[in-house]
Amino acid sequence: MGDGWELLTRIRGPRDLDRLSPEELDGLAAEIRGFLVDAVSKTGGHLGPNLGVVELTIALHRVFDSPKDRVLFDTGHQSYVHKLLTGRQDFSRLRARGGLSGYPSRAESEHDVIENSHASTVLGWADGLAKANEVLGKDDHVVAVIGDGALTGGMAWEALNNIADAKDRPLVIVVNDNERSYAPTIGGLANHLATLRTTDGYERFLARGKDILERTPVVGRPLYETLHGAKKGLKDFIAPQGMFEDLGLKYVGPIDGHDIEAMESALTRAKRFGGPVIVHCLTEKGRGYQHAEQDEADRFHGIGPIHPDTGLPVKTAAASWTSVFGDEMVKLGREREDVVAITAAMLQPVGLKKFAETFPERVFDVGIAEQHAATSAAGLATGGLHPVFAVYATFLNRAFDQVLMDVALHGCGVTFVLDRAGVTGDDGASHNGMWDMSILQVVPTLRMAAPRDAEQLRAQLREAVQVDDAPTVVRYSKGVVGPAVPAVRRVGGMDVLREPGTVPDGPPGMSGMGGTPGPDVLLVSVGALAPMCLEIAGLLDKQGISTTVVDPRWVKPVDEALPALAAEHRVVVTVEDNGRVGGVGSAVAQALRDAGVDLPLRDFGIPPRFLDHASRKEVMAEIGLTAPDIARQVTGLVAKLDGRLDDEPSRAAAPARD
Ligand SMILES: Cc1ncc(C[n+]2csc(CCOP(=O)(O)OP(=O)(O)O)c2C)c(N)n1
Ligand SMILES: CC(=O)[C@@H](O)[C@H](O)COP(=O)(O)O
Ligand SMILES: [Mg+2]
Repeated sequence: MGDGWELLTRIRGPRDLDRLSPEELDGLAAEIRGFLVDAVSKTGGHLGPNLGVVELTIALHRVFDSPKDRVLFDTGHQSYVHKLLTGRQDFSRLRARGGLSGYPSRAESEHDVIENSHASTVLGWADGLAKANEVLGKDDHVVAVIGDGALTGGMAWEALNNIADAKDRPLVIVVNDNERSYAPTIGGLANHLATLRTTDGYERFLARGKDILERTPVVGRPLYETLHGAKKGLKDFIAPQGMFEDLGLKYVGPIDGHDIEAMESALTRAKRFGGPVIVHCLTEKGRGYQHAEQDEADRFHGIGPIHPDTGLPVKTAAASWTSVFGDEMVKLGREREDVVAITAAMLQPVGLKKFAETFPERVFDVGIAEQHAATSAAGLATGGLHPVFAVYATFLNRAFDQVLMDVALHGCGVTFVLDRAGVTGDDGASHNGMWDMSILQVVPTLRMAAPRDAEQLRAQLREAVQVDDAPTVVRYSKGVVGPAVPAVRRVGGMDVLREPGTVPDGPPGMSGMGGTPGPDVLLVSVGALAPMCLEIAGLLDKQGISTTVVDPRWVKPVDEALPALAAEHRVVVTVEDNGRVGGVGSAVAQALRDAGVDLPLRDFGIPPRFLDHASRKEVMAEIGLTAPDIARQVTGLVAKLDGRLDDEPSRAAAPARD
């Protein structure tokens, strides 16, 4: 660890905090901020959220005794300070293979509990842990940190309903209120928190009143106890009735989340309360780093590597799938007045900023509420509009039932645009978009497209919004959009990208292997993997194996022309950036069976495993989704068919976790 972090290097675990004086604690907070800017500007990561929880996390670990007490974080992107205070201070490979995860990780530390980076789950975890403590008679504490954004998620309110019902079950909820998700948090809850924020006089009044009365002889203490006992009435008088107290939850706050002493005092009171209690703390996302503080978009919520002195990105981003979608949405919006857009608190990350600036009345930010987004889209469609819900693929998982039972069952024309589909890599297991083309396979009437390049994204988005009686899905990868991949010809709704080459020293169309007429392999290339599939075909050519590469464009339903095209070949291979289980390969195999086309088929995709964080390229290599790996497998298969090999080569080695 570099020098300059004299206090931080003394902290090897939470209990080392107990020995620091108030002045040293403030010094530690300053060192942590400097460390975060220095480290995260090199690696990229969630700089803004973590700059906002420095004092909060120090106070948490001074008041509670982790890991005996469970300190839980919602979403977990704001757990860097927690890691620094629990023995993990090498951030040189943050979010990189073999380095620290960007989220809590049980493999890293006994202080970490929730690895799932999907928002709004922490209160469910906390309720379960608190119930377990009660059943087992343990007096350990459970403290859950949830952001104001995550608090807009439905799961949080399902948990609060249960938590509020157990008046004697200790549980501390810290609401980290920085008034933002990425952008300012929306909705009635945000407005209510704002109301509470502006009544901080109550806490100051109480603190000052307690101080005066405790110094008043004889009558002072009893009077304070009476006033404190009448606190509810007092609070009503000073602060509007909080919905948390309406729910039956004790509310403490609002507290300055950057004042360690005030936070410790509030957390200590909450810890002693003996029932569910909310500590509402006010923080600033990006605090202490001016470029983050001045970032209107999202306070440096999630950044790539930057120049620390300017805050400017080290690399300028090339055209992304997201930007292609965003630009096309604006054009669509001009042509179709019925097209409206929905985001779940991620307007800019999903590319809807320009649409929102152009059509402010036709975009709806529902907060971190993907289930509500899907069902409200069914309402919008039924009301005569065509909603486009743009969301990261992994986050649609939680809205599966709404897609099935609200949108599809009612024949609603809703288009789901899934960004970050496929392996994303550095955000870890819960962020890979590897389940959408499996879970959505079972939704009757739903049509799903996977564009291979920018032109196909524009085309397939337009085809999708033409469908007004069923859900449509368009899914694409994270990051820079790939090169244009032209079609050679159209078969049904599919694009042939490459005709089988004439195999060296064999007659045209004759396979070099086994000498049977017709090309050897039909390679079904799904979405953005088209360049890799063309590379595979080139490698197979060198093995004397002739290959047709076809892009189905719409992967659900399987194109009616595919079985007949397959029947011209000896082997079918599918390649997708989605889970193998129940993916496109499975659907193609089923379509061939249904059409009576009995051919060997090998499906290549993501194995049903949780993939540890690493770069996308590293993860794809680990799971064997590379051109050389697949070409080797297919060569072995064809050789086996020709009797030149007893068995096919084994698939790639299993990555970290099953
Ligand atoms: C289900 C789900 N939807 C969207 C996201 C993307 N996301 C990550 S952090 C974040 C904002 C969280 O805001 P808040 O809870 O207030 O935490 P803060 O970043 O302000 O500390 C969002 C929308 C997610 N992680 N999970
Ligand atoms: C924590 C979270 O869910 C998001 O902030 C996530 O990190 C998004 O990552 P990208 O937008 O960089 O894909
Ligand atoms: Mg927030």
